[in-house]
Amino acid sequence: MSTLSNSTNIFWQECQVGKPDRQKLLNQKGCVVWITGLSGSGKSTLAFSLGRELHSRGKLSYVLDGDNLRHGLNKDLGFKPEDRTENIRRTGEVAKLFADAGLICVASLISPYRRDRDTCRAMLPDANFIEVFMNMPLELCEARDPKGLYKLARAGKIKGFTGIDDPYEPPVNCEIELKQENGICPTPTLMAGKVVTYLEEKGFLEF
Ligand SMILES: Nc1ncnc2c1ncn2[C@@H]1O[C@H](COP(=O)(O)OS(=O)(=O)O)[C@@H](OP(=O)(O)O)[C@H]1O
Ligand SMILES: Nc1ncnc2c1ncn2[C@@H]1O[C@H](COP(=O)(O)OP(=O)(O)O)[C@@H](O)[C@H]1O
Repeated sequence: MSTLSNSTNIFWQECQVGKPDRQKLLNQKGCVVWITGLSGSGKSTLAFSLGRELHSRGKLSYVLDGDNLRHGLNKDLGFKPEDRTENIRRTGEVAKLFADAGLICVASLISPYRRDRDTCRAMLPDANFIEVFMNMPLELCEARDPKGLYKLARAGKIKGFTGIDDPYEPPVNCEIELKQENGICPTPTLMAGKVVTYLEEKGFLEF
Protein backbone atom coordinates (compact mmCIF):
# COMPACT_ATOMS: atom_id res chain seq x y z
CA MET A 1 0.00 0.00 0.00
CA SER A 2 1.47 3.36 -0.98
CA THR A 3 1.83 6.16 1.54
CA LEU A 4 2.28 8.69 -1.25
CA SER A 5 -0.51 11.19 -1.69
CA ASN A 6 -2.78 10.74 -4.68
CA SER A 7 -4.71 13.92 -3.99
CA THR A 8 -3.86 17.01 -5.97
CA ASN A 9 -5.21 20.57 -5.82
CA ILE A 10 -5.93 20.38 -2.10
CA PHE A 11 -5.42 23.19 0.40
CA TRP A 12 -5.03 23.09 4.19
CA GLN A 13 -7.98 24.75 5.96
CA GLU A 14 -7.22 26.62 9.20
CA CYS A 15 -9.84 26.44 11.97
CA GLN A 16 -10.36 29.44 14.28
CA VAL A 17 -10.23 27.22 17.35
CA GLY A 18 -6.74 25.74 17.65
CA LYS A 19 -4.96 23.10 19.71
CA PRO A 20 -3.95 25.61 22.44
CA ASP A 21 -7.63 26.57 22.88
CA ARG A 22 -8.64 22.94 23.32
CA GLN A 23 -5.73 22.24 25.66
CA LYS A 24 -6.72 25.23 27.79
CA LEU A 25 -10.27 23.92 27.97
CA LEU A 26 -9.03 20.49 29.09
CA ASN A 27 -6.15 21.76 31.25
CA GLN A 28 -3.77 19.22 29.73
CA LYS A 29 -1.45 18.89 26.74
CA GLY A 30 -2.24 16.58 23.83
CA CYS A 31 0.30 13.85 23.21
CA VAL A 32 0.71 10.24 22.12
CA VAL A 33 1.82 7.49 24.49
CA TRP A 34 2.87 4.68 22.13
CA ILE A 35 3.13 1.27 23.83
CA THR A 36 5.11 -1.34 21.87
CA GLY A 37 6.06 -4.92 22.67
CA LEU A 38 5.49 -8.57 21.96
CA SER A 39 2.06 -10.16 22.03
CA GLY A 40 1.35 -10.97 25.68
CA SER A 41 3.85 -8.43 27.03
CA GLY A 42 1.04 -6.48 28.74
CA LYS A 43 0.42 -3.60 26.31
CA SER A 44 -3.39 -3.59 26.55
CA THR A 45 -3.33 -4.13 30.31
CA LEU A 46 -1.04 -1.12 30.74
CA ALA A 47 -3.01 1.00 28.25
CA PHE A 48 -6.32 0.42 30.05
CA SER A 49 -4.78 0.83 33.50
CA LEU A 50 -3.26 4.13 32.34
CA GLY A 51 -6.61 5.18 30.87
CA ARG A 52 -8.32 4.52 34.20
CA GLU A 53 -5.67 6.38 36.20
CA LEU A 54 -5.82 9.43 33.93
CA HIS A 55 -9.62 9.41 34.04
CA SER A 56 -9.59 9.33 37.84
CA ARG A 57 -7.35 12.42 37.74
CA GLY A 58 -9.83 14.22 35.50
CA LYS A 59 -7.64 13.91 32.38
CA LEU A 60 -9.13 13.05 29.00
CA SER A 61 -7.46 10.11 27.27
CA TYR A 62 -8.38 7.55 24.63
CA VAL A 63 -6.91 4.11 24.00
CA LEU A 64 -6.23 2.93 20.44
CA ASP A 65 -5.62 -0.79 20.90
CA GLY A 66 -4.30 -2.86 17.99
CA ASP A 67 -6.72 -5.72 18.52
CA ASN A 68 -9.69 -3.33 18.65
CA LEU A 69 -8.65 -1.27 15.63
CA ARG A 70 -8.43 -4.49 13.63
CA HIS A 71 -12.19 -4.92 14.26
CA GLY A 72 -12.94 -1.71 12.33
CA LEU A 73 -10.58 0.88 10.85
CA ASN A 74 -7.92 -1.74 10.10
CA LYS A 75 -10.05 -4.81 9.48
CA ASP A 76 -8.87 -5.04 5.87
CA LEU A 77 -5.28 -5.61 7.03
CA GLY A 78 -3.48 -8.85 7.84
CA PHE A 79 -0.06 -9.49 9.32
CA LYS A 80 2.28 -9.45 6.35
CA PRO A 81 4.95 -6.74 6.71
CA GLU A 82 3.27 -4.19 4.40
CA ASP A 83 -0.06 -4.66 6.20
CA ARG A 84 1.57 -4.12 9.59
CA THR A 85 3.24 -0.98 8.21
CA GLU A 86 -0.10 0.34 6.97
CA ASN A 87 -1.72 -0.62 10.30
CA ILE A 88 0.85 1.48 12.18
CA ARG A 89 0.68 4.37 9.69
CA ARG A 90 -3.11 4.66 9.96
CA THR A 91 -3.00 4.36 13.73
CA GLY A 92 -0.27 7.00 13.88
CA GLU A 93 -2.42 9.38 11.82
CA VAL A 94 -5.44 8.81 14.09
CA ALA A 95 -3.27 9.23 17.20
CA LYS A 96 -1.98 12.51 15.79
CA LEU A 97 -5.57 13.74 15.38
CA PHE A 98 -6.43 12.77 18.96
CA ALA A 99 -3.33 14.60 20.23
CA ASP A 100 -4.35 17.62 18.16
CA ALA A 101 -7.77 17.41 19.80
CA GLY A 102 -5.90 17.85 23.10
CA LEU A 103 -6.24 14.27 24.35
CA ILE A 104 -3.65 11.97 25.82
CA CYS A 105 -3.84 9.27 23.18
CA VAL A 106 -2.60 5.85 24.28
CA ALA A 107 -1.75 3.54 21.37
CA SER A 108 -1.05 -0.10 22.21
CA LEU A 109 0.10 -2.16 19.24
CA ILE A 110 2.88 -4.68 18.72
CA SER A 111 4.31 -2.23 16.14
CA PRO A 112 7.26 -4.55 15.56
CA TYR A 113 9.22 -2.51 13.04
CA ARG A 114 11.36 0.38 14.29
CA ARG A 115 10.97 2.35 11.05
CA ASP A 116 7.16 2.34 11.33
CA ARG A 117 7.26 3.60 14.93
CA ASP A 118 9.76 6.29 13.93
CA THR A 119 7.42 7.35 11.12
CA CYS A 120 4.69 7.93 13.72
CA ARG A 121 7.13 9.81 15.94
CA ALA A 122 7.99 12.06 13.00
CA MET A 123 4.30 12.99 12.59
CA LEU A 124 4.39 14.85 15.93
CA PRO A 125 6.69 17.31 17.67
CA ASP A 126 9.32 14.95 19.14
CA ALA A 127 8.50 15.55 22.81
CA ASN A 128 4.82 14.74 22.18
CA PHE A 129 5.55 11.14 21.17
CA ILE A 130 6.27 9.05 24.23
CA GLU A 131 7.40 5.56 23.31
CA VAL A 132 6.91 2.95 26.02
CA PHE A 133 8.72 -0.35 25.51
CA MET A 134 7.25 -3.41 27.24
CA ASN A 135 10.59 -5.18 27.54
CA MET A 136 9.26 -8.58 28.60
CA PRO A 137 11.10 -11.77 27.66
CA LEU A 138 9.55 -13.93 24.96
CA GLU A 139 9.48 -16.84 27.45
CA LEU A 140 7.20 -14.84 29.78
CA CYS A 141 4.86 -13.77 26.96
CA GLU A 142 4.74 -17.32 25.67
CA ALA A 143 4.05 -18.73 29.13
CA ARG A 144 1.16 -16.27 29.51
CA ASP A 145 -0.26 -16.98 26.04
CA PRO A 146 -3.77 -15.74 27.00
CA LYS A 147 -5.16 -16.23 23.48
CA GLY A 148 -3.33 -19.50 22.73
CA LEU A 149 -1.64 -17.88 19.72
CA TYR A 150 1.95 -18.78 20.63
CA LYS A 151 0.87 -22.40 20.89
CA LEU A 152 -0.65 -22.23 17.41
CA ALA A 153 2.44 -20.43 16.06
CA ARG A 154 4.78 -23.06 17.54
CA ALA A 155 2.61 -25.74 15.94
CA GLY A 156 2.99 -23.96 12.59
CA LYS A 157 -0.74 -23.17 12.47
CA ILE A 158 -0.10 -19.40 12.41
CA LYS A 159 2.63 -18.22 10.07
CA GLY A 160 4.58 -14.99 10.60
CA PHE A 161 3.92 -14.64 14.31
CA THR A 162 5.91 -11.87 15.99
CA GLY A 163 8.80 -13.22 18.06
CA ILE A 164 8.48 -16.71 16.56
CA ASP A 165 8.91 -16.41 12.81
CA ASP A 166 8.47 -12.67 12.32
CA PRO A 167 10.86 -10.10 13.82
CA TYR A 168 10.37 -7.69 16.70
CA GLU A 169 12.78 -4.76 16.61
CA PRO A 170 13.19 -3.24 20.10
CA PRO A 171 13.38 0.55 20.39
CA VAL A 172 16.81 2.11 20.70
CA ASN A 173 15.76 5.45 22.19
CA CYS A 174 12.41 5.01 23.91
CA GLU A 175 11.23 7.42 26.58
CA ILE A 176 10.11 4.70 29.02
CA GLU A 177 11.23 1.08 29.33
CA LEU A 178 9.25 -1.30 31.52
CA LYS A 179 10.77 -4.63 32.49
CA GLN A 180 10.86 -7.29 35.15
CA GLU A 181 12.60 -6.42 38.39
CA ASN A 182 14.40 -9.33 40.11
CA GLY A 183 12.50 -11.68 37.83
CA ILE A 184 9.12 -10.22 38.78
CA CYS A 185 6.87 -8.19 36.50
CA PRO A 186 5.66 -4.94 38.13
CA THR A 187 1.88 -4.73 38.58
CA PRO A 188 -0.13 -2.87 35.92
CA THR A 189 -0.91 -0.15 38.50
CA LEU A 190 2.78 0.34 39.20
CA MET A 191 3.60 0.55 35.49
CA ALA A 192 0.75 2.98 34.82
CA GLY A 193 2.05 5.03 37.75
CA LYS A 194 5.46 5.30 36.07
CA VAL A 195 3.90 6.62 32.88
CA VAL A 196 1.70 9.08 34.80
CA THR A 197 4.76 10.36 36.71
CA TYR A 198 6.54 10.88 33.38
CA LEU A 199 3.57 12.80 31.95
CA GLU A 200 3.32 14.87 35.13
CA GLU A 201 7.04 15.73 35.15
CA LYS A 202 6.95 16.73 31.48
CA GLY A 203 3.97 19.02 32.10
CA PHE A 204 1.36 17.14 30.03
CA LEU A 205 -1.18 17.01 32.86
CA GLU A 206 -1.70 20.77 33.03
CA PHE A 207 -1.84 23.63 30.60
N1 LIG B 1 0.91 -13.16 13.02
C1 LIG B 1 0.66 -12.44 14.12
N2 LIG B 1 1.65 -11.78 14.76
C2 LIG B 1 1.39 -11.06 15.86
N3 LIG B 1 0.14 -10.92 16.42
C3 LIG B 1 -0.88 -11.55 15.81
C4 LIG B 1 -0.67 -12.34 14.64
N4 LIG B 1 -1.88 -12.85 14.26
C5 LIG B 1 -2.79 -12.41 15.13
N5 LIG B 1 -2.21 -11.62 16.07
C6 LIG B 1 -2.96 -10.91 17.11
O1 LIG B 1 -3.16 -9.59 16.58
C7 LIG B 1 -3.23 -8.67 17.65
C8 LIG B 1 -3.08 -7.21 17.21
O2 LIG B 1 -1.91 -6.99 16.53
P1 LIG B 1 -1.34 -5.51 16.21
O3 LIG B 1 -2.28 -4.75 15.35
O4 LIG B 1 -0.94 -4.87 17.48
O5 LIG B 1 -0.07 -5.96 15.35
S1 LIG B 1 0.95 -5.12 14.50
O6 LIG B 1 1.29 -3.91 15.28
O7 LIG B 1 0.33 -4.76 13.22
O8 LIG B 1 2.11 -6.00 14.29
C9 LIG B 1 -2.19 -9.19 18.62
O9 LIG B 1 -2.61 -8.71 19.87
P2 LIG B 1 -1.73 -8.70 21.21
O10 LIG B 1 -1.62 -10.14 21.64
O11 LIG B 1 -2.59 -7.90 22.14
O12 LIG B 1 -0.41 -8.07 20.95
C10 LIG B 1 -2.28 -10.72 18.46
O13 LIG B 1 -3.14 -11.28 19.40
N1 LIG C 1 1.89 -6.41 34.83
C1 LIG C 1 1.38 -7.62 34.70
N2 LIG C 1 1.58 -8.55 35.64
C2 LIG C 1 1.05 -9.79 35.52
N3 LIG C 1 0.29 -10.20 34.46
C3 LIG C 1 0.08 -9.30 33.50
C4 LIG C 1 0.61 -7.97 33.56
N4 LIG C 1 0.22 -7.31 32.46
C5 LIG C 1 -0.51 -8.18 31.72
N5 LIG C 1 -0.60 -9.36 32.35
C6 LIG C 1 -1.30 -10.55 31.85
O1 LIG C 1 -0.61 -10.97 30.68
C7 LIG C 1 -1.50 -11.33 29.66
C8 LIG C 1 -1.24 -10.51 28.40
O2 LIG C 1 -1.54 -9.17 28.67
P1 LIG C 1 -2.08 -8.19 27.54
O3 LIG C 1 -2.26 -6.85 28.17
O4 LIG C 1 -3.25 -8.78 26.85
O5 LIG C 1 -0.81 -8.17 26.57
P2 LIG C 1 -0.68 -7.64 25.08
O6 LIG C 1 -1.71 -6.56 24.90
O7 LIG C 1 0.71 -7.11 25.00
O8 LIG C 1 -0.89 -8.81 24.20
C9 LIG C 1 -2.91 -11.16 30.22
O9 LIG C 1 -3.38 -12.40 30.67
C10 LIG C 1 -2.71 -10.20 31.37
O10 LIG C 1 -3.65 -10.40 32.40
